[in-house]
Amino acid sequence: MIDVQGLTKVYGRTRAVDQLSFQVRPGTVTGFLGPNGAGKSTTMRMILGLDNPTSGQALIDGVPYAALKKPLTKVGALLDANWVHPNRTARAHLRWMAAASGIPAGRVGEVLEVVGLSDVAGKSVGKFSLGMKQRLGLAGALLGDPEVLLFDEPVNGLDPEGILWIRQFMKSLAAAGRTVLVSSHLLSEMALTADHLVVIGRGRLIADAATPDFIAQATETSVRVRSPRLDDLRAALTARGIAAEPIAGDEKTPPALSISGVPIEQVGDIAGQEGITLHELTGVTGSLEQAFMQLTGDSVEYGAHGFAGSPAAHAAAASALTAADLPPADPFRPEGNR
Ligand SMILES: Nc1ncnc2c1ncn2[C@@H]1O[C@H](COP(=O)(O)OP(=O)(O)OP(=O)(O)O)[C@@H](O)[C@H]1O
Repeated sequence: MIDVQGLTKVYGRTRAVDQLSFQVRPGTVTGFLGPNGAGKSTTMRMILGLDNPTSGQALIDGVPYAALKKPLTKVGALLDANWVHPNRTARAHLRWMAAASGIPAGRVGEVLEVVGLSDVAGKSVGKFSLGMKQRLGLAGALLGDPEVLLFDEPVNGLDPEGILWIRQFMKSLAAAGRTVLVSSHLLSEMALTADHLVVIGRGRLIADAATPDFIAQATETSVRVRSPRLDDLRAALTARGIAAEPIAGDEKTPPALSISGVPIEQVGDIAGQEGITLHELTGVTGSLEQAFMQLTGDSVEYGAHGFAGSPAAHAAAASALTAADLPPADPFRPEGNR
């Protein structure tokens, strides 16, 4: 378990991380989200003892990283896949890491196998694609068979196949009971990978919630329904005080109704009571992107919806995520491979 308590880092006039508190629990993938410059990397560096906090602390199973006796056997991390010496082979790189940490050399072959690099273990890393370098970084993180894993932008710059592989890899690590914290700009990817989200803006906590709860509470859910007797269904709903918005059809899509504020079961029950045949009954939830857009508005009272942190903190931090920062297609813009 990672326990971040009141963590703060000030660089000159910049408060990179500001009174940040959250926990990362075992058995889940926790997504660590925030726009460029939100403080994700700085937080991860402090968790890993690479930066000293100005105040507050980050503990791993109750102790700071610096106090861990054999850190690689407790915590593995991938911060930057490009730091490997290009003339070293993958195997030599991992052997060097293992030797430096008192890990048996036999473990190198095992982690190469896990990440699917056994066949290219003798190649210079300089000839590796970014995806292969990411896999090598993951192998390094796994060398000490640690319970806690931190990954900073592991899918940045990868092709869809590489992204899928990393997603499944993260999930398998969590399913094995490990604690996995992964940062990313890519909200749609995080929606598929992370069970839980810690969201920050300008170094402050914005939300700490299960991914479905975060999306459900920050976006409106609705029911979409199609029927050959759409007008009758709408009248039956209206008679029960339920508003149904017509959705116009076109050549490809038949017309439908959109109903907000009632459970999907209730819509089905009403249709059944009226003897109205349905051709579609679908629950529609918002996307993680929409949740972020909603987060920037005033309409949601985050403190009242169970997100962690005070409403004042949310309001202040939400101001970090302006509409300009968050275009709808991909709110967290990658800046290329770093
Ligand atoms: N060594 C440093 N010296 C001065 N300022 C720094 C330093 N490291 C980070 N910062 C600043 O702290 C803030 C947080 O940066 P950080 O890299 O942690 O954010 P991030 O969320 O990881 O962003 P990105 O997604 O772009 O990597 C930024 O304003 C950044 O410019």
